[in-house]
Amino acid sequence: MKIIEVDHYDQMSQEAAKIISEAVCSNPRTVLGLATGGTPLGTYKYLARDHQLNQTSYTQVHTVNLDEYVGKAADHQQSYAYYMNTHLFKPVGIPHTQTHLPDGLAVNLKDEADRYNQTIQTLGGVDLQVLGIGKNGHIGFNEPGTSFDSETHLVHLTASTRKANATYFSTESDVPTQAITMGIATIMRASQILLLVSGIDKAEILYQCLFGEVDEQIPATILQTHPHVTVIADQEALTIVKEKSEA
Ligand SMILES: N[C@@H]1[C@@H](O)[C@H](O)[C@@H](COP(=O)(O)O)O[C@@H]1O
Repeated sequence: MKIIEVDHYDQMSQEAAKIISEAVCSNPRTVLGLATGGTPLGTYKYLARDHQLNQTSYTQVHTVNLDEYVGKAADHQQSYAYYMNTHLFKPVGIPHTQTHLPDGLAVNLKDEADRYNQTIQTLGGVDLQVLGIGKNGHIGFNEPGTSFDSETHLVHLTASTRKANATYFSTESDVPTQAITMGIATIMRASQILLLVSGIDKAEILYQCLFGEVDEQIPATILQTHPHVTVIADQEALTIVKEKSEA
């Protein structure tokens, strides 16, 4: 794993946007794998700014998102589709037909998970996957204990994940209980992974992710076995990594 150490969130976001826009410039048909949550928001802001300033073209880019809540329509403000349209797809001009997320309103959610997995394969797989990390080590919505062999699937969200994501809802009970997520095997097939980690809340899990035993109880530890991972982490997130390396 390559670790890029930065001072703070804003610098992490700028560095990440630079890597993504360079990938798109060198291959205009890049398939981007994208994440939601608070962590990549700054990155999307810088991508939108870069698009305006430098006319970086996204007209041929395809995107696949990691996950979507069950029960939220794409035009619902708390769906991940709405988040992506607002923060990235519209600002940089990715044609709607080239942006893909699971359908959280599908009648048969297991079939929808299979369909979405197939969509990713039909696109030829993900060239560059952006990842955040949950405090319990989840990637996408793959909660602790998820098989490393998992493909896109339906998940029941843990209480801790629903609590962590409650900031985006009026009350914790509004947070959906299920989601469709790319599986860990699906994520690991990406040619390149860009893991973004910011803040003191992520310091313990970042240490585990980088140096802990590879274990299904901490899904992100599987990233140690991927051949092309770049981690961009800020000083707060690196606190424990640094404490242990100095001890
Ligand atoms: N499904 C998302 C993940 O893709 C994200 O990485 C994680 C961390 O979110 P945040 O960046 O807000 O800390 O939360 C959610 O559960």
